[in-house]
Amino acid sequence: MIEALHLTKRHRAVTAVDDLSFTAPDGQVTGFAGPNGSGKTSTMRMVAGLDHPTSGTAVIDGRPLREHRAPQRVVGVMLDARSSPEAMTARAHLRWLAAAGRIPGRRADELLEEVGLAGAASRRIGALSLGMRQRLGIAAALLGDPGTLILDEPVNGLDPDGVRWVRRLLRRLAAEGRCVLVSSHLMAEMQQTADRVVMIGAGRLLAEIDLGELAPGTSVEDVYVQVTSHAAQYRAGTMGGNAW
Ligand SMILES: Nc1ncnc2c1ncn2[C@@H]1O[C@H](COP(=O)(O)OP(=O)(O)OP(=O)(O)O)[C@@H](O)[C@H]1O
Repeated sequence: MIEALHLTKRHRAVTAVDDLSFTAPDGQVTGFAGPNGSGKTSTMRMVAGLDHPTSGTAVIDGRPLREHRAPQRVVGVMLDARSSPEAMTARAHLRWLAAAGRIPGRRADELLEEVGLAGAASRRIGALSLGMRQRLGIAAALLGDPGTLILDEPVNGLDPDGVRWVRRLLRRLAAEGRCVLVSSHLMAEMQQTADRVVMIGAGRLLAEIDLGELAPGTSVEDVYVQVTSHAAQYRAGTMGGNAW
């Protein structure tokens, strides 16, 4: 279970996350939504122990990640699938991560199979498509068989078959009792995959919604548009008749 408690992150003049508290329980897929620049990645980085909060804390299973003895077994993280080392092969990268976490190397091959990359295991990461890198990032997150997963936009770049696969995978991981926190801009995807959605805007909590309690006929997108309408920093202009 993830608990964010009054998390705040400032980057000089920018307050990326502002006194944000929420929970992501075990056994559920918690969607994490918000407009561009609303602080989703900054929050996920702090929960995953990759950034220090300016104030507040994030705990996983009751403790900050640094206090867990085997972090890879506690939480699996995929934040930016493009950040994997391009010169390594998919298999070498996963085996290297496994070795760092004292995880048997054969787990790397099992996961390449599971995410559909067995045929690309010997290819350089730099030669993989974005969707293939997403699959590799998901494999890396699953290496330690963690009880908590944090995935930033995991369906970005995936083909329809891949999107379905991620949807089923997230549901399965939650059914196994794991905590799954997943960000996406795709509200229809959230509607199908998540049990609950945490919505933020300008770094602040706007709503925590249990999808089972939505009024009939109300979509996640309806709620999202309603609660974020005053919180988006960026909104595309409508092209006027004189635009061209
Ligand atoms: N390292 C950094 N230095 C300065 N500003 C930062 C840094 N990281 C994030 N920010 C700023 O913090 C705010 C939140 O960014 P963040 O990436 O967390 O948002 P996001 O919700 O993940 O956005 P998106 O949906 O576009 O991916 C933005 O204004 C961003 O410019």
